[in-house]
Amino acid sequence: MVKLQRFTKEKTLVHEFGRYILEKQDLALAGNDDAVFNIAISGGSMNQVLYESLVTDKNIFPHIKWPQWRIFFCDERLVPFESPQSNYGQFKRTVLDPLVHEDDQLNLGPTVYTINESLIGGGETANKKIAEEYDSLLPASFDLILLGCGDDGHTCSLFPGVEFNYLVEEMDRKVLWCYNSPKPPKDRITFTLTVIAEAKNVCFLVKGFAKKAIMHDVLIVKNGELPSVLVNEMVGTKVTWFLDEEAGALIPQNC
Ligand SMILES: O=C1O[C@H](COP(=O)(O)O)[C@@H](O)[C@H](O)[C@H]1O
Repeated sequence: MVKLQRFTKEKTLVHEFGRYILEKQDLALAGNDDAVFNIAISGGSMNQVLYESLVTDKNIFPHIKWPQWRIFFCDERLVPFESPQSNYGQFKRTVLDPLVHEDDQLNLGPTVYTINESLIGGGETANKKIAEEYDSLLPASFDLILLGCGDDGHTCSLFPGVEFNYLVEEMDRKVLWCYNSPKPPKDRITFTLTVIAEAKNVCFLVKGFAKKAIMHDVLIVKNGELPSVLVNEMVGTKVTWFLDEEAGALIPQNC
């Protein structure tokens, strides 16, 4: 059974999300200066919340041990980093760049694992190689994976529908090239469910009215054709959902 956390105030959601991440960091590092915190993040609306939770929240920021963080991306769009569609590019502009000078001091940042940008635009062989290379960089398991959920129920770049079964049915490889994303750009790489299954903690963050119908489908109907539901079914006991009031509008209060 998954844990559900719902918030009526944006500020509380942001703070509690930061506290949740901090708790997982502290568990992973256990006060050991040589340990690392392996975390994977998603793109889209996640970036702004990460910035507000981890960089501008004065009660969280001083406790984040950035140099010990190893950050990976749950999915990435196969575009140059400077493109607004790049998950890394967006994370860099929203979180990493401001982090460096936050609090009027020079802050050491995390180690961030990106795809091999030099291979972008190289066609099928290069796209497969990007996925294989990224796969080879992943740790044996993540301390925390932060997921989003699209209004169609996709998570990472695992989309619902038979044409995407090649992504959700993969059991061996950890990262795949998604060649037919229904949302642009069509070429992406994505974690497979195998990576999520091995993670120690998994957390979804979903906000906004546009998500209320899909949240009902995922959390109440539990439509097994949706990749986000597959995550809940596979590893429910280690999954926490953070929802704002709008996204949770159709979820009964007693859930
Ligand atoms: O395409 C993507 O969408 C999902 C959901 O994004 P959101 O902006 O609706 O929260 C995201 O988790 C994924 O990383 C991204 O590539």
